[in-house]
Amino acid sequence: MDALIKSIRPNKPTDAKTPEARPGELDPAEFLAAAVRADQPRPSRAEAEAAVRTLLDYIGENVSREGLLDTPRRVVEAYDELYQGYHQCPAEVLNRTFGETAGYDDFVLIRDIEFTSQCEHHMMPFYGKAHIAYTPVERVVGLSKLARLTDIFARRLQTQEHLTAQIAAAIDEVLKPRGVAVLIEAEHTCMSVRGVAKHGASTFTSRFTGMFRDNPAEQQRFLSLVRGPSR
Ligand SMILES: Nc1nc2c(ncn2[C@@H]2O[C@H](COP(=O)(O)OP(=O)(O)OP(=O)(O)O)[C@@H](O)[C@H]2O)c(=O)[nH]1
Ligand SMILES: [Zn+2]
Repeated sequence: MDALIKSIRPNKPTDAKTPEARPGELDPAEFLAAAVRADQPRPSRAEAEAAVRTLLDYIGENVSREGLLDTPRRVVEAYDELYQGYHQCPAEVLNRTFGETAGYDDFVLIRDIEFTSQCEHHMMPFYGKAHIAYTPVERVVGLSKLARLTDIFARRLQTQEHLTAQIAAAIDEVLKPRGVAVLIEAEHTCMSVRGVAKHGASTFTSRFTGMFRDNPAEQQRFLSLVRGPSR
């Protein structure tokens, strides 16, 4: 685990995978560790605030007017919050498991995990719900940890596809369950408040591994529970 935590790097283009990565799969060293690069100096807070002032200048604002004096500080603090996932380790939240399951052998589904993430193309929010199921082998993980895992990945720059794949891959890699199913539905503000400006358009992404990938009936049961009568 230490080696994983040390091999820290943010999302990389798929053609830049380490040799250990299986073709077409995510590299565990990328998605199981915190993502801040320890080996690369980061700008200071003062430099980050100066960058915000530059952007305010760029849009034509008067950075010295009273209403904007504290804005660079607030923006950097907001960034600290929105991007805290770079400093958190996904593998750690899944490490605490419980063995007393009375032989439970069906999948566990958590539906409607709300999240907000930031798209990596425009740095604008996309938000929605994640639905996660996994079929445990002997040990189960605390339910809240799947929501925490979602937040860690969501609090980084993302595409929805990458977010979906990372959540599934982390559960698969750490818990080694019989299968994982992840469905995410989200609205992208870069598509609703700018650009093509289509309010209300939803994007759905899914990832199935193990029994969910191999058994269409299980996949269907997951999807019908997600779309169940209470929705
Ligand atoms: N596949 C995928 N695309 C995304 C996601 N978030 C934003 N995008 C899209 O990323 C694309 C970036 O396209 P570009 O043509 O490079 O950028 P752009 O000129 O700002 O595009 P427009 O949004 O069409 O104005 C846009 O089509 C966005 O809708 C995501 O999570 N997944
Ligand atoms: Zn975008």
